[in-house]
Amino acid sequence: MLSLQFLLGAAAFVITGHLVIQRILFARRAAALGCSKPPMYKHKDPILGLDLAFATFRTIADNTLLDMFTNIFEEYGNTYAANTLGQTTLTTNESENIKAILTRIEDWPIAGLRLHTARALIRPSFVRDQVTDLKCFDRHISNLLAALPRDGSTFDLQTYIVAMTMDSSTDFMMGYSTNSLVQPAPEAQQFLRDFEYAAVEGAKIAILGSVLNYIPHRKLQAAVERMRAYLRSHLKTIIAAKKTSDQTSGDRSYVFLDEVLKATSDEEYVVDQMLSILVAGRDTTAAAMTAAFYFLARDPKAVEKLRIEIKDMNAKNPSWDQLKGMKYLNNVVKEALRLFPPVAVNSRAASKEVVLPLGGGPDGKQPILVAKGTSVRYSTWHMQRRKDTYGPDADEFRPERWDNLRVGWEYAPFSGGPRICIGQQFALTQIAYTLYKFFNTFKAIEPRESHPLQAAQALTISFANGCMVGLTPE
Ligand code: HEM
Repeated sequence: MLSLQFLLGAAAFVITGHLVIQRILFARRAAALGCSKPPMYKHKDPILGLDLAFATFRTIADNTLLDMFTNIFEEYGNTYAANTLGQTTLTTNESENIKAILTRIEDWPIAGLRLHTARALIRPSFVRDQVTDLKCFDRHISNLLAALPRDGSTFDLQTYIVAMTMDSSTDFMMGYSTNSLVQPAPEAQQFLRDFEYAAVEGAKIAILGSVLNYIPHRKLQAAVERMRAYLRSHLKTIIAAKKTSDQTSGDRSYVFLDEVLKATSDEEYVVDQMLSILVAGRDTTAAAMTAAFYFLARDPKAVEKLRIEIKDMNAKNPSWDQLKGMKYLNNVVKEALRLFPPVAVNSRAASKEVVLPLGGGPDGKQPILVAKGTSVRYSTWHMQRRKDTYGPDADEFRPERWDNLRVGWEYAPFSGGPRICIGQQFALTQIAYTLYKFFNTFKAIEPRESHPLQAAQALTISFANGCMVGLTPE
């Protein structure tokens, strides 16, 4: 009789032999395609890579995740491999790689907890007429301007912007606003708290990979269930109102939910779409707006130039066309999104063995062969701060650089390819409108803290120390 020890030994031998052969064959295929290996992160724990996993958790907690990536890129180059909980993952800031990933979506499909939704279903919501209609948004920017301290005292502008974008997103979506800037209801406040919590916990799953999907997370599940219940209750009210009247939106010209309900009456599906739109549109827009104020507060000359352009326009409520024609205003928004792309880091997994154009060999200029299932994390934040693209002042806020600069995939705050952000124009218009109305009301904004910029990582990034400012009204 064969002993158990022998059988285990034989099994281990066969598995190891199989893995070794797979590796040799993979290396041969890579060589035949002219591919080289990317540099491998030097782990203290080469088996599971727990050292880097813990460092990732630690740096998410102390808001230095992007600094950690900066240090690793400096040491290893623009693309590196690492062991993430036993699986090889790649991290890159090469625009060529990002372009390859985002354009070949059949090789790099979208999965997991991300900013995705039924694109065909919601596309009608972002047609030009809707994007250019600023009426709904104007209510909330007026609430913001009324709420901001005018006595020069120090306050956190980010908190106000985050509240405003939740109010405007819920209004746009359901025709019912959380109204947190004016009169927040307790269940709306709970919704806001749950939303923030879910974004941070969701980010850990997105960054560390699908392994965490299998570990039960009761607090997160409870938060998501409460959010769904909140949206469901409004959905029911709206559906009931729809039955008694054709007019669900009151004086409103457009409500996202009305469009979705035309396509489906499946309640849970509609709730999914509402949550996706909130996740995709709210924190991203808030982060981009806050970024513009953060950088402008540190650049009085840029504020002066912007105010001249605004005064020249001489409109109380500028139209979409007027906003589009304001060169400096658009440069400011572009530059803020370059230095502070709200979706700073993202990832995809290869659906099959596939070549990425850059990252292999000692100089990182050779293509690399990526095994099926490998996760590739890509950093828009680092790509958009590269000195070989943007020059030695790449880390500085300089809206004028966009007067002559022409870039392609090196600038992708809204992603690119077939799944490019569907809300891009909507967001850009809202940000431009907010800046316009703000600097038509306040003549100066002063920074009131001097911490170096720290980005807090959730599904999107935000300013870890807020955006502490003092304002001088007109
Ligand atoms: C400054 C603001 C915004 C930024 C920086 C931004 C950025 C992005 C990025 C990078 C993606 C791709 C994510 C991925 O591939 O994993 C994305 C997708 C998406 N965004 Fe935005 N977004 C913004 C505002 C909005 C707004 C306001 C909405 C809607 C109200 C929106 C709706 C969407 C949707 C639905 C997707 C998924 C598209 C698809 O998968 O086909 N976004 N956004």
